[in-house]
Amino acid sequence: MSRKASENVEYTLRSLSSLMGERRRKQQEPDAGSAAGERSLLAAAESSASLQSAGGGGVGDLERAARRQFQQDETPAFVYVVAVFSALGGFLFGYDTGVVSGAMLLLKRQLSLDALWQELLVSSTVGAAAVSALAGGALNGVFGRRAAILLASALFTAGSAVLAAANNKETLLAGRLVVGLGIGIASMTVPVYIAEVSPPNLRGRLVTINTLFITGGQFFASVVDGAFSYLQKDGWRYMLGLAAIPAVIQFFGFLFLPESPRWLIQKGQTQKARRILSQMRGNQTIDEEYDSIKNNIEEEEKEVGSAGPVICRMLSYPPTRRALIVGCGLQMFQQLSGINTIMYYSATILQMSGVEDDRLAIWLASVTAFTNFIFTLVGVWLVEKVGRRKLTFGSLAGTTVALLVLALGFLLSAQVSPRITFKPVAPSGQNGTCTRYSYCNECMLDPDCGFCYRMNKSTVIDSSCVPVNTASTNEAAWGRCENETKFKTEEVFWAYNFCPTPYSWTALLGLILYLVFFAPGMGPMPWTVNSEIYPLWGRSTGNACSSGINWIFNVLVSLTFLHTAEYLTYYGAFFLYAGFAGVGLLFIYGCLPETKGKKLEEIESLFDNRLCTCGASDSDEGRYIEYIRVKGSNYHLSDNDASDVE
Ligand SMILES: O[C@H]1[C@H](O)[C@@H](O)[C@H](O)[C@@H](O)[C@H]1O
Repeated sequence: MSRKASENVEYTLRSLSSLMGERRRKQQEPDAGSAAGERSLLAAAESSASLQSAGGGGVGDLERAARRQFQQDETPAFVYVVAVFSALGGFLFGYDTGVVSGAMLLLKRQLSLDALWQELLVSSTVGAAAVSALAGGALNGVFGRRAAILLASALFTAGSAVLAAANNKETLLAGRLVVGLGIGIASMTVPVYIAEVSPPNLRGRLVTINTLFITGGQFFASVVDGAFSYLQKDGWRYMLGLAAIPAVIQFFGFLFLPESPRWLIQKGQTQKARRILSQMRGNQTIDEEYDSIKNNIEEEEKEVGSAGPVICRMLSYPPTRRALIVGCGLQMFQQLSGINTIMYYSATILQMSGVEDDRLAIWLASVTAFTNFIFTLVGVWLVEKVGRRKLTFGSLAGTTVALLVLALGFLLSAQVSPRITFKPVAPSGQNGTCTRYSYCNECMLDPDCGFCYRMNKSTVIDSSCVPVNTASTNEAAWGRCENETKFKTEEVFWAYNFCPTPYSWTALLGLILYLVFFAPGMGPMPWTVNSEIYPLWGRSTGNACSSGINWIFNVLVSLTFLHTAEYLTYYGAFFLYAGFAGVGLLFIYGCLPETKGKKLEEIESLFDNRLCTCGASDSDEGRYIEYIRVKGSNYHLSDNDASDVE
């Protein structure tokens, strides 16, 4: 093809993309009809016709070629570097929330922690994360994304150092609070930052990488917990202190990484923003993206104004109010479907499935964390293929089924729960409540008691319910199961938190199904979608609110699980989560729009209509649209791009 001819084709491809973009814009703004729009329509129509008459293969071929060309535009490695460095914040989020369960096993012995202090050390971090996620909105808006990430990594480093060096429970609490503040800021800033620097066709994938790092951090934490559990004295110092390494790497990395160009434009630092944007886009022209961000900010300011607190403006402007409902709803349903109960209690679920050894259960819990991680990777792969909406819906549908399987597994186990046949008399001065229970499942639900039994072939015999040893849940406080080392010779078995049952495999099946379905969609999509759905002026505040909701529900669900199980039993608790997940399905079906492939600046219009119309199919789904600018309507003196049409 001659140079002239190839230029012609290129021009036509751009025009065709413009035609598609214009058609869609027209659908959204029926009476817009600006001069610029008319001109580009004419250009597109003429050149499309000329290409067809020159023997082109029709609009379908052109569309495919346009898409190929768009995809060939190289994304510079720099964007990936920036995404990975930011996602270290996700890794630390996962590591610090995951590592504490293993550390607590050692800590409670070394520092003789009672239940209240154990609960304080675990939930203080999540509580602090909720507070700092909410406050992170203002921080992000005023000082920028980069400063917020730097602050989060400094907090992670300081908190980990305090934890590693702690000599009493009060210092430990202070360290856990500082780490929690870091987690909250990182959890709301990192997805926003990655979304703002990514090109639209990769945005979903790159933001989802952050959740991959969260689950990667949780997996790594479970391995570290397993490895250091053998170091009875001070093993917890390594577990808690190791987080300082990635935190320091992130801090120094971010000293050299740039601010989000979108935030810079908002703050009027346009030259710097252009420079960073072109660094991020490599061989692609940035004028159009730059203009669309800038115009968007100006239009929004005219439409919404800039007076009053952002949250009030967001709530009183219908599109952002709807986006906020969708974003917060997604985060709430993520936690209400019980992911963290599954993560924290996976060892118990595995024990129910017949794994009796404590250490083995800890290692198997890292298999659970690994499954969560690997299937999040499937999500990274699927997000740009099937889109956010289908992925989230499919994932939650599967999660609901898995929760029902889990609930049925626990129900069947409860129905065949072994009867207590032997009631030993408590030694004087010892707690006698446990010996009053008649069935294993009543005994199992009382955190102070455990089930001691013998086996005759596959039948449970000589079973009793006795108090657990407060220093080690591996043995009873008194009686036949008092000494772990004598279990074999005395032919007794000890079950804490579970009952021996022939239906335990259903719980294992439920657990695997749960992670396989939850991890690719419901795990990452609430974070990904939230990073996309708010306009620039409300992005930090929107993400602060939705992340805050995530943390609040995280703490509510995980703190109440044991009580819920006590009142409703295990199967009741899982039926309850399945119910929440079912309501979540209706919510996603009715309210979650598809944001795949759209520019951040285009997404707001998806919330122009009432919420329940979001699910309506979008004709542009799966297409990449590139707009052209028409000189004369929004031409800037600084612009000098050969792609302009005059
Ligand atoms: O997206 C993440 C992920 O799914 C984690 O595994 C979970 O522990 C977090 O709570 C959640 O926000």
